[in-house]
Amino acid sequence: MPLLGNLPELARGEAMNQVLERWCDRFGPTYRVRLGGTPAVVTADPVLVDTVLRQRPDAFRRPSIMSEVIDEIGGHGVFTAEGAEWRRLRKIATQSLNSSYLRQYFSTIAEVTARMRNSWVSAADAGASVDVLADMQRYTLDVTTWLATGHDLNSVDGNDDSLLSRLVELFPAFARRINAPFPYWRHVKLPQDRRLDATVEELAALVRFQFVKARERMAGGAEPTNFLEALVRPLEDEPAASDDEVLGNVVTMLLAGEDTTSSTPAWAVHRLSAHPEVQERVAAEAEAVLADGLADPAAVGRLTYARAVIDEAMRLNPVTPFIVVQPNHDITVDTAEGSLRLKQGTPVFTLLTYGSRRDRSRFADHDEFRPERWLDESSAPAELPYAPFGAGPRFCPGRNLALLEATLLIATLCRAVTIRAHDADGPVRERMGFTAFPTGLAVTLHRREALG
Ligand code: HEM
Repeated sequence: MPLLGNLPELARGEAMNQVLERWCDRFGPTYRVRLGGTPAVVTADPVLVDTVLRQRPDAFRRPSIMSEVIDEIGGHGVFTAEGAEWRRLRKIATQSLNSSYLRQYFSTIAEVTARMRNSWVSAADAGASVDVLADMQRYTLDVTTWLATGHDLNSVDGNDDSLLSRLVELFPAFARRINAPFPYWRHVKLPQDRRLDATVEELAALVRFQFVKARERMAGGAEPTNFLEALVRPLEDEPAASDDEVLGNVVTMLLAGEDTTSSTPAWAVHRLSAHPEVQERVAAEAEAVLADGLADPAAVGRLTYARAVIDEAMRLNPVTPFIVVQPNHDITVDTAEGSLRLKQGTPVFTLLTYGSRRDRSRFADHDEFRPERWLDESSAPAELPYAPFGAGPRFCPGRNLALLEATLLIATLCRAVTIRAHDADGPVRERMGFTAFPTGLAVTLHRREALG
């Protein structure tokens, strides 16, 4: 394994995941890097990725700096908890996202999806180009805030809500802190840090306000219609979550469910804009499945081609291309070629989807956007090396919700409009903040049908 002194190369502006993957091409699936003074390991080896992710929470944990930054802003919850506390919070979070709750949440998703469709039809009529990522952020912000707290921001319709404009800034600010060379904000607050603190305070006040209403509704025996209510209602064999646990988990859901879910359909729109034939097939399927309106999540289950489009977009542009973990103690772990010794605290960058794009022996046409590959089980990528939602006991509990939102949204939009790339601002590029997202992604739209 070559030893690289690499921070300068990582700081050159190329998305970090692209640099790490390029080094995999050059040095093999596992190599060491130096991030400032810290030695780290990067791996795309499916055996090693699987081993470290599965040995959580006992042998590996999330990086302590990431947990500290999130906890500091009041987001201590299932994403940052470890050990016995994580086991308890994970049960509560998984329950609040299970399929029976998803059915309860569906009317919120359907309503925001219809708003987005109307907004794109209006843009088509006006002949205006649209900023895809900004629109997808408004969409997921509305869905996630509504589902997490019961409050409808309605940013898709452009409601003037000061919290809204600042929530979008939360994620870049947060990524800046995680990637900062040292925690300067604990000593000096820059204007961006003061804005972050103010946004977080406003968000916490909203959650606390909604919390009181949720508790009242649940005390009256109603069925939960959002995470907050689901979290307020205790599990049968568990004591009720404390107020702090509920608040922290709601903020966690907002953080974990917003940026990731907006970038995914944005990348799908980018791919669709270059493939009119795929748009036609998505639209035809949507017409057949959604003709009677948006019945329930089971109807979304029949949108198999639209779902394949999302899977293929995620394969080519995963929004969480890697996650980082660190061993709780010195440990020797299995790799495809033998074993690897890791010292306590060594950051291990696990590349979650590298193999599904670079493994030319298994994916001959790996660079092509071909949703059909997901409809044929024999050619669909296996779980690893393709794990865009993570793996092991801490894999993403929001996976089904995210796929439901993205699939329904793409099908609904393709049914209403055709999409063409509008590359007046130059090529679309990938950047890495909290997640990997597209920049410069604009499209023009043409109305496909009169709305029923
Ligand atoms: C396309 C959208 C999404 C992607 C790609 C994604 C990806 C991920 C990944 C890679 C992880 C880390 C898994 C691991 O450590 O093994 C994760 C964790 C998590 N995600 Fe998602 N996610 C998405 C949407 C969502 C949504 C919509 C929610 C909930 C509203 C959510 C809630 C969470 C939570 C709570 C965790 C922490 C789980 C734990 O530590 O036990 N995610 N997600």
